[in-house]
Amino acid sequence: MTEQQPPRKLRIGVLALQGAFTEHINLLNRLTDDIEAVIQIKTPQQLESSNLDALILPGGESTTMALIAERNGLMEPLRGWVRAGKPVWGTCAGLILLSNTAHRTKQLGQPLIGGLSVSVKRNAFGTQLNSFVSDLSIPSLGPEPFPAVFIRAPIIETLDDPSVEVLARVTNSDAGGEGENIVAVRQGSLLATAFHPELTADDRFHRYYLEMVREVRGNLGEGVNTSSS
Ligand SMILES: NC(=O)CC[C@H](N)C(=O)O
Repeated sequence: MTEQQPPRKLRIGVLALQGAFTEHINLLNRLTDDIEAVIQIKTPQQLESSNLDALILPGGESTTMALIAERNGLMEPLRGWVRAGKPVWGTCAGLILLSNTAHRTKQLGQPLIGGLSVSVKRNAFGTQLNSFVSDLSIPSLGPEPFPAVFIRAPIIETLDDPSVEVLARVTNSDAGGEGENIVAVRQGSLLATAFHPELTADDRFHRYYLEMVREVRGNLGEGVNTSSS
């Protein structure tokens, strides 16, 4: 009889400098079938020595997060992680940090991790008071709409490489505007959402990321999936 070994469980790091990292950790800790450990990352040593399969950059304030990351000596190690093709998911401020270009009316040239070939516009829907929830159609997650929470959210203004795949758009009438904007993309090992899946009870986006992590780690030849046949 041949025994089917289950795939190895994943170790997921969450950048824990500022913002909504606890919410990601709480949601990930419920996905015990897939996850071995969820680890808070605050220092370069933790990033290097935690044997992580993937990283999440949470929502919060991208300027503050970048400032603390620089102070902790984490910006370059994070850039190296992205360059190595290891999986990263940025939510909201995390999307801003991952993007190659960020625009806002007042502040240009904030430090970014970069790697994702998009330009984003920060605070595209206005202030905290203009937060909203929109039921998005996200075909990659299945037919049920996904309840997306937008809090001082950015939008993805331009896709600057053909390898960037659009996963979701928001209809701006939900935010009192017109037209629609791109709010979720994937480019190879990088996933980015302008909204906050960690603030809902719906875990499909986190499960989608874990699947993506297994696929990317498999491509990197790091044998996440150890099942034998
Ligand atoms: N919810 C969020 O992460 C908001 C992002 C924030 N407006 C920024 O520019 O960094």
